[in-house]
Amino acid sequence: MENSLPLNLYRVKKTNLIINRLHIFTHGFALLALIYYRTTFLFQTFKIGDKNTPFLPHVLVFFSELILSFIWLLSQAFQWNPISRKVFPERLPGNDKLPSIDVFICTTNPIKEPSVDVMNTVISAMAMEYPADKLHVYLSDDGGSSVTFQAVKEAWKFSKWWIPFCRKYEVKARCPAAYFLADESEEGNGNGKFSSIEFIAEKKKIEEKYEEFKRGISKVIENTSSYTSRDHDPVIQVINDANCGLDSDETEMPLLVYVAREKRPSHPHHFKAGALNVLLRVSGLVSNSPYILVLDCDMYCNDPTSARQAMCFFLDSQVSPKLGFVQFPQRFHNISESDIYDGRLRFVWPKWEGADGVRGPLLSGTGFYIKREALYGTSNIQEDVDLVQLQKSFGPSNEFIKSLQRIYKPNAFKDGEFSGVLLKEIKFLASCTCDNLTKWGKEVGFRYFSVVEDYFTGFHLHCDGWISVYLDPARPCFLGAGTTNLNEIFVQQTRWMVGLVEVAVSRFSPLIYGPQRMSILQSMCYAELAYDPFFFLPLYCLAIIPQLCLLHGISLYPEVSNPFFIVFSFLFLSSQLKHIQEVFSTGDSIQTWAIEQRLWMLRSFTSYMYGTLNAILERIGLREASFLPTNKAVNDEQSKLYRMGIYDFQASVLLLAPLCTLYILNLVAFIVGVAKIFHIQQANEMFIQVFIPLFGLIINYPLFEGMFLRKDDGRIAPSVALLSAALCIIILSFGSLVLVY
Ligand SMILES: O=c1ccn([C@@H]2O[C@H](COP(=O)(O)OP(=O)(O)O[C@H]3O[C@H](CO)[C@@H](O)[C@H](O)[C@H]3O)[C@@H](O)[C@H]2O)c(=O)[nH]1
Ligand SMILES: [Mn+2]
Repeated sequence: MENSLPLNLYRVKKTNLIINRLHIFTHGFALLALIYYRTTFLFQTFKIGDKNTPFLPHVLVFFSELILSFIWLLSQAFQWNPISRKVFPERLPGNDKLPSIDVFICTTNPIKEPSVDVMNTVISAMAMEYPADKLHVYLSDDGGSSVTFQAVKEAWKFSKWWIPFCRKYEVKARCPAAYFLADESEEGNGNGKFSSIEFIAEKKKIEEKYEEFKRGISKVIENTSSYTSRDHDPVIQVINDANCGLDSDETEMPLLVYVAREKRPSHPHHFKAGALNVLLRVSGLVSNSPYILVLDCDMYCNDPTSARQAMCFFLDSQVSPKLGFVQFPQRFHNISESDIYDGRLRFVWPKWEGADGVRGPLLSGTGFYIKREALYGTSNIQEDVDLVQLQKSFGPSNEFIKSLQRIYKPNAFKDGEFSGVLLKEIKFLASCTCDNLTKWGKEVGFRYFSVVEDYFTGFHLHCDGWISVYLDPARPCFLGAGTTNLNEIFVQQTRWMVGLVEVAVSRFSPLIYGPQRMSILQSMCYAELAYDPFFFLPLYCLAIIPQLCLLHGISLYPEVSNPFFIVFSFLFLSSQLKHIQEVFSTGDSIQTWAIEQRLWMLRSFTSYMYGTLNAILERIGLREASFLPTNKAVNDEQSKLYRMGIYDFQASVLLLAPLCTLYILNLVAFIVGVAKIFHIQQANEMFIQVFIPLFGLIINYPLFEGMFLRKDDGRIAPSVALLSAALCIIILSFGSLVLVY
């Protein structure tokens, strides 16, 4: 009877689907009308040879509208068929029937990624509610830092207290830092255990142990250099009682392995994808679990049942054969109420629900369970394939190749020790030459081609015919550290955009490479992200050209009395209302709408542009690929402003100058424009051109405050404002010359 009950269900989000499709048709129709208006207008001007209508600004504005329409069209694939899913872990078979899981956690820099937080992630993963003998946690230390190596031992010592405590009291929040911060009532499980005297005493004891653990880490940091090196041998170590100076006891603990792969300055290391591939190979010989959970070091397990939830798909025989990965959303624990930097990435996750309706969400770097087989691409390898062929794909290690077989029983690790021969093999698998001349990073494992290894690897898995599912339970399974500072957003977004443009302008462009291998809708989803960075082109045009033309009295839009005025107004309102509807449908307020509009513009003017430029420089060999990790260390001053909802403009000039320049330009245009409307009575033909800067000025009001009103440290430095004013004058004079003639 029980077997017939489904492990998971999905439901089409009907209301959203209807609203979305209505929007697609009406908005799409209005866009066609706009294109008709522009082409006939340009055609006529050209035919008559009208000397009074300057051609270039019209063409540029039309070009911007076309790019915006194109990206809009691509993004509709995410809107087509939104679905949501539910799982029933209580229907899973018994523990003895559950498959084993390897957890991969990546860290790279103990200064930017504070060890206490990284170890909290490690501990939360070890404490997951899953049979301990089926859970293996691997920590990749890309910095090869002795701080991390020592800290992970402290983490082991503390987990010996923490894990039994969590099991005994069915603690929900298994990340200790989060547990001790949370209000106890949140932790109540209704069975009275939480009020017992015994519990209170034990909790106190554990809290002391946690403080001891933190002191231990501080000591490590004091006494050890946090130097990270790009030139060192591989270090692989199982962390256990013996090497942590503890007496062994009966506590059932998951396996914990520390891995610092070999690094040499002469060898490219391919950043996180390289690190994950080393973990894939090393774990292949050590535990070889069929399923893998990947976590960034800044993202801890918030719900200990995530593995069981994921198994509701992997153990469902209807979904499973083609299922490559189960993706959970990235949610964050450090976002303030007002979320002024849009660090939550709210707008991303509804897209994933939409992608789920067209064969699956995109891989998002962290918080996903993936099939080892999907990463190896071995599902279509024949049993009798010859060794040479396999070595070409997977490298020369015979032991590793043996591990590809389903029946392989890993034997590298026995009785708490690596066997000598195999340790040598494992070190080879973690060496920087191991994947030379193989298909690692190309057709096997996480792909190297782009710094958004998650996006690009997921794309290939989908191209290979795997599907994925998106699960967004009420209690977030994972919680991360979101970016809460302008500079960090700039660094992070620029990196993402570099990665996306690398793909967009390559032979892997989802629009060319995709449709032969996946559905059109799915290719459109990938393409939308890949081409998103190009938003910077239309946005720059629309923040400069209508304004310059306004100053020169050149009208670029239909006058208010023209029927096509309605088309333009409709397009503006329809896109804003759709955005507002989306914001409301995730339970957010109109303020979120304004912030998302603002940050979208801000990102487009900066990260999208720099990202695109950097990617192009990389393509032509003038720049080397890089992966600058975000800084997760908290700065008290900055976080104070952030909590108060005040922008902190202590940021790079590269970031601020374009924003301030455009702001001043729009301010000038708006003031002059209004004066013109009143004095020369141009309201009819200039209405839209006055409205555009007005909208920009209102949405980006914090820039005005930052430049002209604020006196605190977080304001925009006067030197930056001056520089921007100078740039604005250059644009005004130079632009006028070009545009008018
Ligand atoms: O050479 C490197 C660089 C980074 N990392 C790790 O990669 C993870 C992600 O780095 P982070 O600085 O936190 O970047 P984010 O922008 O927050 O990460 C997002 O974007 C990345 C792609 O750019 C994805 O890999 C991540 O999963 C996704 O969460 C962290 O655990 C790092 O320690 C490495 O292991 N090796
Ligand atoms: Mn991160």
